[in-house]
Amino acid sequence: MTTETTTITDASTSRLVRIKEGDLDLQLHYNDAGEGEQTVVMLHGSGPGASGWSNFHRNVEPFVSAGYRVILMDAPGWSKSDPIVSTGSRSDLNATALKGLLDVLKIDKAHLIGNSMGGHSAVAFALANPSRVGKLVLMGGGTGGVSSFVPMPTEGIKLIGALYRDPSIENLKRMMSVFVYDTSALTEDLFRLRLDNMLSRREHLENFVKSAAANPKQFPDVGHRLGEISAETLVIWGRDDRFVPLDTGLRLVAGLQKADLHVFSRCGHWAQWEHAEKFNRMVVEFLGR
Ligand SMILES: O=C(O)CCC(=O)/C=C/C=C(\O)C(=O)O
Repeated sequence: MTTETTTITDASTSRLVRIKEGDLDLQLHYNDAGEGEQTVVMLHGSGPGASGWSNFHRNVEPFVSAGYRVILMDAPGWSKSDPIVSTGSRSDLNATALKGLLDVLKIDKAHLIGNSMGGHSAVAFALANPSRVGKLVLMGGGTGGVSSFVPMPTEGIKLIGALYRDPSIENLKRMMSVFVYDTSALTEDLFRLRLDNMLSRREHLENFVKSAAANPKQFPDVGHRLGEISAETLVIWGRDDRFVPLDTGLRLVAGLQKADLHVFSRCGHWAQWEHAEKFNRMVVEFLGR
């Protein structure tokens, strides 16, 4: 008897789909792995060259092994999804795209894990479609708005802007060095892959700059509406997050109906990557409760 082992890769799980939802009529790219009855959707952040795979490649396999179907949606304007200029709330735009994707895939309900912009998108989706959300996991995002302690825009957000306007390897390294706590984990391979992703879709970079000029508040403050969300939520933050400060996480815990908070020390804006093993164990346990 032979045992077949399938390796989960970006290429082997890559899919394209056309969605028509609200004002959106566009092609989305997503990764689809595992065959579990319950689905976990992972939503990436807004950095140049980000994608579902770049944000969550250390998390897909453990969730599939735990029995979940895992969907990584590339937001409109990122990676292989269609380009777009966002003049309103990008959180709402991404939530509309996610609704379209879940409808096409005939997924009634999903757990949502959102990183940074992905956290904003997950909350926007939960506000618009409460019956379609299982549990929420929010890292480094969930609502826009000002910090009470850190000058805004934060140093990380300023570096994202600089990289969008001038997508050079120097600016990428500058942004990434603030992104994580332990910069020794950043390899030349990782920089190269990220730079290639960015430069392969220059229109995405130009559209992000146009969007920010048209509406600087791409991720509006929805703090006043958090109490509407009854989904059980795990908020996860890096103590050393220099992009979206920890007090945003505290506002989420104060506002959401049922939210717990875990703070990783020695951790920047990418908790699911910097502390992948502990993150995976903790979130799988939370979803399975
Ligand atoms: O401006 C905000 O509130 C969100 C910023 C954000 O989404 C940054 C995310 C960056 C990444 O996840 C990335 O570049 O991979």
